[in-house]
Amino acid sequence: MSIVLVALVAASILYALWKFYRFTANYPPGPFPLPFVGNLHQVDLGSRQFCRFANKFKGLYTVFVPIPTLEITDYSLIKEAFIDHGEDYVERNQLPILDDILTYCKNGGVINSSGDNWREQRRTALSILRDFGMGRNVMEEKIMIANIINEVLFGYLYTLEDCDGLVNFVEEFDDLLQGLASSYLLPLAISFPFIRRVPLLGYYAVDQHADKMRKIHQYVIDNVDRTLKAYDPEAEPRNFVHAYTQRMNGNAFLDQANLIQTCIDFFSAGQETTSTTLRWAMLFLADNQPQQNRLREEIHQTIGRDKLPALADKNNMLYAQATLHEVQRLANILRYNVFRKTHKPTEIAGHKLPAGMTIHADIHYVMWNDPHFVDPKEFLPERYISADGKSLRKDLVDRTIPFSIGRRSCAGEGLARIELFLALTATIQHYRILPMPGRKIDLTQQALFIGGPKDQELTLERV
Ligand code: HEM
Repeated sequence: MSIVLVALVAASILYALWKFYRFTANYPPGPFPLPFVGNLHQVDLGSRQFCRFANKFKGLYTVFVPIPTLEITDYSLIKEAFIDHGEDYVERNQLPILDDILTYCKNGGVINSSGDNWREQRRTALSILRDFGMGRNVMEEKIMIANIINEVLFGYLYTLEDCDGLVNFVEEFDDLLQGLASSYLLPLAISFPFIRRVPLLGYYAVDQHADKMRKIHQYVIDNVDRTLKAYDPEAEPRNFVHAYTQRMNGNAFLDQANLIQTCIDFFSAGQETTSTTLRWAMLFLADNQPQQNRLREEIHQTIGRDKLPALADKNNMLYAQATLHEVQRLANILRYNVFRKTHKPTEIAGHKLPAGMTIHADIHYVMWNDPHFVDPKEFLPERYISADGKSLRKDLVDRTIPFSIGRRSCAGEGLARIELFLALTATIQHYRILPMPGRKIDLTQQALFIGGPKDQELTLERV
């Protein structure tokens, strides 16, 4: 009897293993996965997630974390997927547990929605931003003030003395992202949802993050409510909330829940990203005086010493453009790209991919490892300037992809690029940035979701 039982158990285990490895064989090859945990034990969550195997499997491979995720580490393959076959990869992977933690409404807003609702929310948001003059002079004046997103969305600015709400938001959001990115329990709970119902384990895996996100949601909900109190349907809209509300008439996709989710998305995606990039810019330029001097010379020659930089100046400033590309490439702030999903069976580099596969296009890996960037850890804006000194090198600009690429790339790219250009040129126009006397600049990137520099002081000299 016991021999039969042992044989039965052994047969079941063998069958389960056979099924598991037959399942994994449906995906492009990658590091050998174990049942249940896949490759979770091999990846360094919270730091550099999936690119660990990039040297072994050139260009792309599957990591099971434990859900099968395609890691793409080569620019041409990211382009093949997101541009040449863009429509196949345009969806987000709406995993129920992550949705529970992150989203205010199901399939709402811009960042995490899919299908027709995503198309309509993104189209509406970009159209409102364009109406407010993104890329035109109106926006330039506003951008010179730090909390631009707050003003665009809700129509008011924080003052330096009274910005606790904003600072709390940013800190709490950072904390949440870091917690999500470094948790080993969360990916397990995503694949095995029963974990959420296990006392204590469920709290650490899922509910602690959901609690933090609810507080962040509340901040935005309060702001939307406050802004709506001043809404006048007859008046020209002066902020995003009013403009969106005006467009609700006759458009079934536009409702209160999507408005709040879109504000949450723009608020959370638009703060820390740009300011962290600017912090890096200051450090790179403090550490590289010849480059800083060359940038300042170009600013003084093109704009002068007194006039504020305007977006129209950018086209005449090759070195500033090169500097901005190099800052974004070397700062490389997003240690993870936002995940996508194949929404129908497709192919990449001759490998078949099933519908519903999670896709991670590793823009972070490309910007620090693509062989087109010689000495990739050096700050060399000159690398972007063509041999005749008259234009930018298209091959390098194309591979500099901090905003990702394709139809689902960053919806705030236009705004962020204006912010970065104006803030950087206005600062260097008037100040020389120097290390503190006797100290070296520390350019180590912190292993956080948004990879900022370590806090350090700099010297500013008026020029
Ligand atoms: C230096 C600054 C920024 C960087 C490096 C950055 C980077 C990114 C990246 C890599 C994505 C994912 C794209 C993809 O899935 O392929 C993204 C998405 C997004 N970003 Fe940004 N971003 C920045 C600033 C901003 C700003 C200022 C805003 C808003 C005002 C913003 C709003 C968004 C939104 C709404 C999405 C979701 C787009 C969609 O799913 O359709 N970002 N961003």
